[in-house]
Amino acid sequence: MQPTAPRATLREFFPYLRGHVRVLVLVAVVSLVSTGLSIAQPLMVQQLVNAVSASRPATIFVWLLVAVTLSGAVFGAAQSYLLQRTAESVVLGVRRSLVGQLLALPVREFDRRRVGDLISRVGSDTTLMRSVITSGLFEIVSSVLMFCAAVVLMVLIDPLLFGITLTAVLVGAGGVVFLGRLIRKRSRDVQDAVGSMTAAVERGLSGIRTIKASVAEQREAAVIDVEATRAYDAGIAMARLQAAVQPIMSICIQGAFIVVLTVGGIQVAAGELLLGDLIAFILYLFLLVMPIGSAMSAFVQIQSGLAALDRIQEIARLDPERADEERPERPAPATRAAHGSSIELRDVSFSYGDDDGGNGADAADGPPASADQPRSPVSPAVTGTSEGHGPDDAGRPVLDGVSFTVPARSRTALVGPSGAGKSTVLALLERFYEPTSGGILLDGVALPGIPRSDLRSRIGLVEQEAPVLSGTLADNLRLAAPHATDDDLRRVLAAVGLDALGDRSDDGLDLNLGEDGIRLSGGQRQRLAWARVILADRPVLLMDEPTSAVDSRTEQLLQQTLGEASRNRTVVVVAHRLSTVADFDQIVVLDQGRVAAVGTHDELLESSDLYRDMAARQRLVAHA
Ligand SMILES: Nc1ncnc2c1ncn2[C@@H]1O[C@H](COP(=O)(O)OP(=O)(O)OP(=O)(O)O)[C@@H](O)[C@H]1O
Repeated sequence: MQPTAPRATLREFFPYLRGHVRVLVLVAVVSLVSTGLSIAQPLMVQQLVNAVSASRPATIFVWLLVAVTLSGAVFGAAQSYLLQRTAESVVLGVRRSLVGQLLALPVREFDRRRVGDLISRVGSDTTLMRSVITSGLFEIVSSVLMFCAAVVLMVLIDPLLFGITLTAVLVGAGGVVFLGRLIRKRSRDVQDAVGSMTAAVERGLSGIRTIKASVAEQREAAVIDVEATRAYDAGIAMARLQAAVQPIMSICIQGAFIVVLTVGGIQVAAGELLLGDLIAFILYLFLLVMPIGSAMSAFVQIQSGLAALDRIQEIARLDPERADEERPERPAPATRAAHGSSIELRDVSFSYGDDDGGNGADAADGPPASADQPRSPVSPAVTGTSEGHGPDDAGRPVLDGVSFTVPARSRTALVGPSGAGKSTVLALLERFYEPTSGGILLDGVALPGIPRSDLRSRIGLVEQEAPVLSGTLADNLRLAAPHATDDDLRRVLAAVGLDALGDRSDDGLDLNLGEDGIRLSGGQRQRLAWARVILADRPVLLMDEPTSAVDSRTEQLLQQTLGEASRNRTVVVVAHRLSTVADFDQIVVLDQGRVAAVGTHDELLESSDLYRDMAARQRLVAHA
């Protein structure tokens, strides 16, 4: 379960309005004028009726009434448009910052959160925030203005009738405020349920082929249905509360109307009150009731908006990947980087179970190690990790004291059984996660001393799943090399045997690869990932089973491309097929998170039982 976020208050909403102050002031002025015009209307009616009753000329009041009514409508429309526009700008700002924050979050956050729920926060929660401005804040402000003016004028016309009205209003308002707290809680439940449902739909649609192939459509629909029903139930609970708000107020107001009409009628009959004054009082009663109704619905909107703000701020409060740019240990050694970098892992241990160690925040914020804590062979200054952050006691660490060195411009392979921790080593090199102890150095500099963006722009990564972003071929290639020319793109496509793809249709490099690159074969996806890193021209290449999906002829072409690429680069390849890495400078054998052996293919055949066994299973050598 995710921790409950602190409840947002209206005050926390105001920073989002910064940058819109001028237009909001304009809206306030327009709103004041519009309220003033509404208040003037009953006065005109009062004068008109009293003039007609006393057989005095009344034409002027008719014209004034028409003018006041028309200009009230124009100002009302202007206020509504300006408000909507401001609200849209606020939502745009929130969406921008939320998306920026989401992309800056550490990878670990995505391991534990559901993408669908995050999408729902950017979509529906921000939309709810909009209603805080449009039907929330300003509705309340203009309602309060109108309310106050109506109160003053009603008191002036007849204090007794006003006393009756006030009693009814106070009783109704008390009931609604009591319900407000519940409404907020229910609204949060609704938004959480909608987030869960979006996550369930996202899961179903993103795995649609697997679901169809498993004939699991109905089961999946049932899973989504459970979430949809939960959202329905939460919505109904909310609707019940909202429905209760309306009758409470209307019973009180109707009661007030009846009593005012009865008492006022008696006063007019007794000659204690002019007919025009009673009509004006009743019109002001309308003016009092209208804003109360709007204020009540605004109150409900604000409660929903604040619940949405809670969910937005829950994300905004997360620590993004720490931007270490301000305090690099020393500048990135550009000349060495251009010709491949050396990599060193010193006694690296890591566990995915350690929830707090993933975003590098520990590097700076962790408590100082106490003297009696066990000391890592690598000092905290080098590792950037707080000591005492040992592996998860509950389980075996994924990496356990891993040490090896990759010399600059050399090729190193990581091999070993499935789950040995090979991909995890690459993830640590990219700083997607931080080691729980030990340290990694690039050209002798501990990774935390290198700004993340510098580090990542020195590394090209071919991921195991070779993800393809929806979009065009060119979009995908230019992801890490935005300034590459079309000729550059064609050159790398040829180098990985994908030139035919660019010629497949009239679209050429603008060929749409479909959602998630669905229009590509597994091997094409893998080659596209190769093309992307070759184009990016990074001094270090990390490749996770980069030829697992290609045929032997393409594999040969890719090996040749890698051979050329690795002349000036440092290459680390995770491989299952040992034949693809047999000529590498060194091979690191990982087993259950530990380094079992290091050496060349021939050396390992001599020295490592595990390696010899793997080679024998792949028929590279005869079984012992
Ligand atoms: N994001 C994650 N969260 C939690 N555990 C993970 C995560 N990624 C990997 N693991 C676990 O870490 C261990 C090592 O995984 P890793 O992917 O590094 O192994 P590998 O040697 O690359 O395996 P393979 O050869 O099958 O790709 C596995 O037990 C795996 O279940």
